[in-house]
Amino acid sequence: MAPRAALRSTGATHTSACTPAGCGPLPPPPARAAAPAAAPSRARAPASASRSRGAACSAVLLGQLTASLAAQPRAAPSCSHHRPCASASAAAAEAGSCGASTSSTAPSRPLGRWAAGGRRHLATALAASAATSASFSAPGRPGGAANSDDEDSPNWGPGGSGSGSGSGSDGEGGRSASSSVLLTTKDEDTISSIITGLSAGSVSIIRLSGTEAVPIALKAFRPGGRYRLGWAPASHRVYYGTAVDGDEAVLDEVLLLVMLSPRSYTAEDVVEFHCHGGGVCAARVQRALIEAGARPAKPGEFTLRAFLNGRLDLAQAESVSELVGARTAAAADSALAGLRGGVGGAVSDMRRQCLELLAELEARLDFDEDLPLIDVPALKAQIEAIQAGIEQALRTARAGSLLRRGLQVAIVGRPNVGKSSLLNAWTNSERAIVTEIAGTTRDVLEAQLSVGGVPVTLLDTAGIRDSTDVVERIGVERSQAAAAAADVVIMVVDGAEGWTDADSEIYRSLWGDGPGSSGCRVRGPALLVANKDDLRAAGPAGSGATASTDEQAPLPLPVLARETFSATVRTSASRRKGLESLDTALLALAGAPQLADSGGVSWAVNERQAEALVRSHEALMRLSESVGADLPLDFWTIDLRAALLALGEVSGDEVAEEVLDNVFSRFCIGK
Ligand SMILES: Nc1nc2c(ncn2[C@@H]2O[C@H](COP(=O)(O)OP(=O)(O)OP(=O)(O)O)[C@@H](O)[C@H]2O)c(=O)[nH]1
Ligand SMILES: [Mg+2]
Repeated sequence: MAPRAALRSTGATHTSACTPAGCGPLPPPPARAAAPAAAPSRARAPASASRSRGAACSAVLLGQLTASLAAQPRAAPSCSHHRPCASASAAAAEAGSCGASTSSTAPSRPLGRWAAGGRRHLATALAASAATSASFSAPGRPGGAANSDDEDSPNWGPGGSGSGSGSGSDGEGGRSASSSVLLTTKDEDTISSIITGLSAGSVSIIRLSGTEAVPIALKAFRPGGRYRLGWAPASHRVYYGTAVDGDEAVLDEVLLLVMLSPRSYTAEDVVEFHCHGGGVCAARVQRALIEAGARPAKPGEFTLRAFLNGRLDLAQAESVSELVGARTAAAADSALAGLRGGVGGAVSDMRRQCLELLAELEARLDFDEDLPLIDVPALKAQIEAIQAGIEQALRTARAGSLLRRGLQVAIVGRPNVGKSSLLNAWTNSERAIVTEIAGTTRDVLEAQLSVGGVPVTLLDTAGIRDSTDVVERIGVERSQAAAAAADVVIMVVDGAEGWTDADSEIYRSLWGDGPGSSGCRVRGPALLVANKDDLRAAGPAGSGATASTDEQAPLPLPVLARETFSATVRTSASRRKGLESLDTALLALAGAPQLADSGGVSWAVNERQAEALVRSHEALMRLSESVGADLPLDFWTIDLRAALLALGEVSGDEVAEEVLDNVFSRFCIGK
């Protein structure tokens, strides 16, 4: 397998050629257009005039994107990278992505080989790059073979080097502290981590990855049954035995699973200890492995190695993190589609088209007389087709953001209108206390639910009113703060009584003279819920009138309120009526109406990917303008290379070290 990435200098525009069979280096560009620095100055008047149009178009795209993403500034509730997280569900994903199985018929092979090759070379390059703020590009560059000596020396016996000092100091000269998160690790390190978290469960798994994974594992594993001295584990088989420390004290009964390179998640030799759950056994075995020479893995380091070894592209690696952090089935489906190549596949198709165009243009730079003239209309059509693909990918950004981050929704209103009842009905739970006493809820109370696949955190709040009760007053302040911070505010009124003066008071305390006014504290959009709809047309007690079934009947509202609430939904929390309308209204308000119908999307780009896609769209826009203005071919290739570079950032074929640090440092330890 070709290594994923090799070194390039930040800002360089070398690209790699992607074919259906895989990615390889692009033939060196003709000298005339080899690098932007060698190209003519871009400060020509006609070009700059036309470029402003492109910038304007892209600004619209970017503006739409930013607006939709900015609507949800809340941090994703994925696990902190300082804490191990349970990732049992990710095992299936990993198996899917690496093709690992525990088949007892899997061929074993000499241990310690490096079919992936090039990782050591890469890390050396990484260390060398530290002072120059390097970035990566061009999978498959010749340095990938630098590891071939390993092929002939499967030195994995217990006398192995141990390698795990983990000092991480190599090549750090000149590197800032912030950029030393992951990539300054010593390449020879064999890393180890508990990958199932420390919470209660029947099984805890510890994973080792690296050239010394097997010898280190064998220092801490004693096979049971008929296996005796000189025993060596085969790849993709499971062995029963005991884990021991350096004094041969038994730490746990375990299963050992060996997955030799390249048929493993990281494409390195991987060994897993399956211990008893609960944390204590796993912690003791992990300590024994560290003493035997492993280094504790950093957040995301297993997946980083999978990426560097070409097992996953960067978009797939990000999907792994999203899958582990998914809070709804739709979010998991979306991440899974990304892991199975959704984003990366679409982008590599666009890159392939760009590369074909670039080859055409550069051939003409060198052999102009021998080749037919460029078919400009066909070229423009090709550019537009690539742009259309980018726009389509960008349209998934909003849904992706919703699925990943979810929505925080505050329910506010005066006491006794049924806020807590609504939360209970919507979440199908008895989470909140409900009584007929006004002022029952005193504090902000949270409950989770999935609305059309979007993870929603509902906040029930204390009824807002003037009170002399100190506790209630604090509760009211918290209600207002919750409304101010929420992504969406749902104001509940008594649908039988209609809008009252007390509701106007609450409105003024939250929205002032309306959204955007100086007194407005609410930043998100708002819905109005007219609850107790079952009582609406019942009329005065004893009148004999029956409840209206017209959920659409408008609720008379003051003008300001009409302008503030994007929809009014009639509900009866006690009868669990109107909740589907509430789902639909919330999703429409959040900007993902399609989620209400489909229950999810196949894959979606994240913010980082969307930003790179916008840049590549802008570059293609400039290319169209260069073509339209009949500028020299050199200009065209510069723009095309810029588009390629940005597309390469999505897949990780062209990516700065800082970006990798940023992406992988958000992972959990053990992932
Ligand atoms: N008929 C009818 N009664 C309802 C409905 N929803 C809530 N109630 C009743 O209204 C009363 C107040 O309900 P809560 O859910 O506690 O109201 P709240 O807005 O949370 O009140 P506070 O916590 O005091 O702010 C209870 O007696 C509920 O049973 C409804 O849809 N129809
Ligand atoms: Mg309540």
